[in-house]
Amino acid sequence: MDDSAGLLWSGSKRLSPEAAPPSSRVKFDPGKTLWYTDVSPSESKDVGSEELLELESTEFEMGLESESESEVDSQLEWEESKGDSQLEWEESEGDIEEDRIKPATLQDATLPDDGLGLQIWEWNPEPVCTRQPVYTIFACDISRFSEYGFLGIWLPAAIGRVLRRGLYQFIMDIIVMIRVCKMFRQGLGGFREYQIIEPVQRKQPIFSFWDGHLPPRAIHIAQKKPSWRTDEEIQALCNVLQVLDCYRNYAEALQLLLAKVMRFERFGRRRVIVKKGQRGNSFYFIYLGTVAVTEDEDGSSAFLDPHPTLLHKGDCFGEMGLLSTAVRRATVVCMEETEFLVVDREDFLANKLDDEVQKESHYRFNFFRKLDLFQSWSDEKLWNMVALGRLEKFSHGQLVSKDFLDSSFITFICKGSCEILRMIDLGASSSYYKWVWQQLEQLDHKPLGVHLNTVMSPMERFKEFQIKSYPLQDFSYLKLLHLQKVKGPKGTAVQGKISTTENSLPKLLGPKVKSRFGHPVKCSMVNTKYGELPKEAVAGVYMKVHTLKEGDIVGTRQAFLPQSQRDHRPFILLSMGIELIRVRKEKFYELIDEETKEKMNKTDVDYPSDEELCQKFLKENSWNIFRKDLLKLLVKPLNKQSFTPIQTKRKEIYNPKSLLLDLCHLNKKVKQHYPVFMAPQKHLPPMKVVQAVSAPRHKIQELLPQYKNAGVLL
Ligand SMILES: Nc1ncnc2c1ncn2[C@@H]1O[C@@H]2COP(=O)(O)O[C@H]2[C@H]1O
Repeated sequence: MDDSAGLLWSGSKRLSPEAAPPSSRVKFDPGKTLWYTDVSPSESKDVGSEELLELESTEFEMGLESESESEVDSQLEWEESKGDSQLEWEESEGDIEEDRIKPATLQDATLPDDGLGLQIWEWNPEPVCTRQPVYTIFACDISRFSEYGFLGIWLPAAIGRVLRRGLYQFIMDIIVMIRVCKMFRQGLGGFREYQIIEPVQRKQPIFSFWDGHLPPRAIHIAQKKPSWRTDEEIQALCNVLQVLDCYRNYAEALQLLLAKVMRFERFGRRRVIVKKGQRGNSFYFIYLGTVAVTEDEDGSSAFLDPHPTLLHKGDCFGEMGLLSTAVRRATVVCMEETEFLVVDREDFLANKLDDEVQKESHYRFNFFRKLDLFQSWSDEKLWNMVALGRLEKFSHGQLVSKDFLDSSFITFICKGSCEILRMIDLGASSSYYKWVWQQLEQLDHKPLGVHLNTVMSPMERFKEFQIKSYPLQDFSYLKLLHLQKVKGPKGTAVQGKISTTENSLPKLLGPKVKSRFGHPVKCSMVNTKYGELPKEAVAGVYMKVHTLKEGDIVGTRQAFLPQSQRDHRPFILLSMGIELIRVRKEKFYELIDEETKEKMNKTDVDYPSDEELCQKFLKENSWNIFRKDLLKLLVKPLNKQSFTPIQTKRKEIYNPKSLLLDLCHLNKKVKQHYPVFMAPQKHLPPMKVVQAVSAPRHKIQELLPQYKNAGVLL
């Protein structure tokens, strides 16, 4: 609750309401260009390059415009008239008409009637013109599309297809599909601005423009007296509210009953919605904004507490005060302008929502009962525990907490899994420092051309190829010895020198690096603990530290160790699709006994150090470089033109879209670009985040000239 926000993936540039007002068509004119990132960014030449796709004519229609005006039907048309692609986009399985033969060049994409997302169809020119869906692109929880930041891919009948069409074609199809998804997402200015909701009692998903507020028509319905609302209006309101998790969890019939009675309210910051100790009259769904739950009566502590208990869009509250004769257990105050859908006490009870609340409480109780930690607890004590927290759901890719050690909550994982990530500052690691200089020195020594004329055994050649091209740990000490000698007596930092002047080497992937023996480094340097590093090479990377599963507890780590012995590094909690219960630490510690404390101590795990994580990253990075180069050497490219993006020149050595840092282009004049990283500022400065680092290296073909033509198997 404290930190929920988008983490790694956020929508690209906003499309302002003026640019695309509701009921408008957003037209992408012929020749309009969309930027996107290459699917395989570490290919040698176009490493991380931004690629340009030209859409012949792409038109997206969005807005409220169906006859009922309550729903948004959207149609996406996508035409690609050039090339000989055999892919065809089609609406849905239900639409197959054997006599409808379209030219094989046409591609169109629409949302399928029968459910989730897009389907790509293959045009089958066989005598019987049947068509089969090739792949379905879907988002499991389509109403929260924006929070996924990705599109899932389902591959029905994939194996049979691989056998029939060949691995290459199969991979190409997947790449094409991913590219289309990226174009789709970026062309729309990011899905954050749109919602695709799967309505009740309607097959077709609704694709609508979204500005965050409850749509005016829905407000209009919710302001009417319940008896004046038509069935159509109730259905429409129900559809709009599918984006609220808390609402969608209810059975369909109950959703419709609620849509009949709920009313709309909007309150400003600091407005107290429910007051602790008072009799409750209403139950609230949050449509927009954030509220805080506090222990004090006037809610002022929410504005002072660094980690208040927050509830966001899709959450609900106020159920406890409506149960039997109970009073409000906490105060709820608006942290910003907030929109609510309110259900009054009589309707709450008439619709048996109290049963739903009881069911949820029992679910929490049963979960705690099963945990080994609470085996010795009495039922009464466990019920106290149940009352401290609520069940929350997080979708795949959603941020749960930016720093769970520092957070005020203990988190219990009820279902699903989540990952613990650590953002490491590569520049602060000695392994990375050594690695970067190793890479920049890669081409210092005897020119490769020497070897081209001498006869080498395959073994020698392979060793040479490894040393020259790939940063293997085994050889690193040699380089280090060499570096230390050159460092000089005062231990001054290595003065990297980079030169782009032509030399006798064969064509290389990056600039020809001469390091210390060449000209002074042209790029600026920064001082690190271990010496100087090119400023551009300093970056951060998210590393997975641990995966949490059902029954795991987070936030209790090292709780009983003295402050000085604790690991204070921030760790991030990222959902892979979870249900969890969060309980405030101080309340939890009030309840636990010695036996529970001991159990907690025993289950404590140590997380790897940043240095270990950095080494792991470098290992994986080296492997990825090697794997991609080798693949390029072995896989024969087909001369197929379909979906070949236009290459553009790289401008920067860091590509924030692919999160790739390309040291090959280090000393080229580049515009500084440092996207601000989201880690807590007290721990780390803003830095660019990378997923991979590419370094200067020889082309495999030049190291092994007899394999000059890609596709020749070793
Ligand atoms: N720990 C908590 N986490 C989230 N919400 C809470 C928590 N405690 C209470 N609430 C909500 O705050 C509401 C205050 O009014 P109620 O007691 O009616 O119902 C309460 C719950 O819906």
